[in-house]
Amino acid sequence: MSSPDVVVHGSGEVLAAAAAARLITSLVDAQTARGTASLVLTGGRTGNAVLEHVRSSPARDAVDWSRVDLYWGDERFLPSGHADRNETQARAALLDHLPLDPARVHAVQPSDGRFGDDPDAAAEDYAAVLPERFDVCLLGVGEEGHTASLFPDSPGVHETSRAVVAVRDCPKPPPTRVSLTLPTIRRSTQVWLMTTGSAKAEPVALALGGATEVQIPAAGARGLDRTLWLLDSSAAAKL
Ligand SMILES: O=C1O[C@H](COP(=O)(O)O)[C@@H](O)[C@H](O)[C@H]1O
Repeated sequence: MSSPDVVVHGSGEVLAAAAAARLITSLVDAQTARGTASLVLTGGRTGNAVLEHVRSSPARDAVDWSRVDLYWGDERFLPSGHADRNETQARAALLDHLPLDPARVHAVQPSDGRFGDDPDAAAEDYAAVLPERFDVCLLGVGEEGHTASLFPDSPGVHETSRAVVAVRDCPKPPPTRVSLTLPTIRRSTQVWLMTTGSAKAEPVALALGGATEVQIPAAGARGLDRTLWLLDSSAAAKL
């Protein structure tokens, strides 16, 4: 498991542009090595800004998008097409503008989907489609230190056997979600934690300052080869 490297950018806008360039390069590298690439997407403002920058970059055509497998680190358990679903936001920011293979877009079932309003069944179904290893896992960081939908000292952050969990009573709305667990996130070659703004300075400093993953779940998100914290100067202010 890798130790964290920290990259601080001058603004959120620069971070999003630089992370988009880094992401395109990493997907091209994975496809050059193996023919395909697997990417875990995050929700949240910074994650969506990165996707918008990929969309507007001419270099995005260096990736063969028909051979990219897409997953989500977490999903808000809401009806299909709901504006707050991470899938809906990622589609608007980028996915609807790419020549993806629909069979390679692995979204969590919505609350009006095949399993109805049963997040445990949706989590179990999602676990069955996950690969052994992801090339890149994108994550955000919440103000209280959550990553994916793993919140401090919640049952999900203590989970060690299941790959995906249903999460209830989240402190941040919506209350019901589906999330990869930390052991699953750690099946990634690279994990990138991307966050911006002064409200994130405290959890970032705690995560990088030795907090446990139960206290600050983002502290437990590590990649096999690389763990990158991509921050703007406000989020890095307490390091
Ligand atoms: O609810 C969520 O929030 C986090 C962080 O989002 P941000 O807007 O504060 O950057 C995100 O990582 C997660 O995927 C999402 O479901």
